[in-house]
Amino acid sequence: MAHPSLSEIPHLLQRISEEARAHFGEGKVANYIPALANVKPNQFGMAIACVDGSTHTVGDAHVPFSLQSITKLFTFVLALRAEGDALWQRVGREPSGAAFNSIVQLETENGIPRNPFINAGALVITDILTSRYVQLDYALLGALRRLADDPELHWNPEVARSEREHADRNMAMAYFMKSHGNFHNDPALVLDNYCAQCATEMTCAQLAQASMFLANDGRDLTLQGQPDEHFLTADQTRRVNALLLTCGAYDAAGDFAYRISLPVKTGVGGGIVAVIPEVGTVAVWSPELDAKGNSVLGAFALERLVQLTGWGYSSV
Ligand SMILES: NC(=O)CC[C@H](N)C(=O)O
Repeated sequence: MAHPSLSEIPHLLQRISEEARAHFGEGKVANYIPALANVKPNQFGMAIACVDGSTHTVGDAHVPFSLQSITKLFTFVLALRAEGDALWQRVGREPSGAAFNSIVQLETENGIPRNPFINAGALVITDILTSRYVQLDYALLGALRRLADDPELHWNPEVARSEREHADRNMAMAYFMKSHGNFHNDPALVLDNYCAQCATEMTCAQLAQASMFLANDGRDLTLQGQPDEHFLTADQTRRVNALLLTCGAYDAAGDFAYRISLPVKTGVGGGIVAVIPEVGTVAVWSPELDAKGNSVLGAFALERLVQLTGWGYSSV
């Protein structure tokens, strides 16, 4: 299939948005974090940031939303930059096939989480970063502000507090891993950092921009030509994308690969970011979720995008 020219993208986005909006009402806004339950359900936004520097948007692409598990992608990248392969002593890289907040595998697998994108794995990553940075919140925000090119980027303290007050399950996982020696800091401190991290807000346009390095061999376009242009090496980038393809959508990762065939990261705020290597990044947001915690309209829109463009497995 011939891939679309850039001039066709606005029309494509418009078409996908109209089709997607017909699916409002098919999912449910996350409510296990009370502050997220207040988000208006019928919203849909999508942004495509291309490696040539252009960005195309439709609908609510400039409305900030809660990144939630999408932040696990960025904390993982920060930990990979800091620790390199030593990271793999503390977390695996296999799909879990279990819910994002499942605890069962930790028992049989000696407190080593399956991958960095389920809650247990992300908690270990935040533990690693907590050991390394006195103020993790600023290290992470600093990196995200750089990537999104927005010095105002922040997390929502009300959402962070709301999750922190309902964090018993994540806390249980942290203690369980500590009992196996795979958690080095006070779980309460790591949970503070984790809940703040998850409450980071971005718009689709910003998220597409901030993840652009994954489509561009690890290069941060905002720093093109400068010595620290590479946020990741090309080899690291390839590996991160492989993990996103196999583990980025929890226990729906296989279904996402079948439908969308792109590296993705999803979050219960209703966002999904997808990487089209060499082409660009796509961020889509719609708060209604399916039973596995992934955005119904978001998955639909990405599936339509790859059907209509041929981007995806065939283009990489
Ligand atoms: N899947 C998600 O987005 C989950 C993130 C959420 N903060 C949690 O830990 O439950």
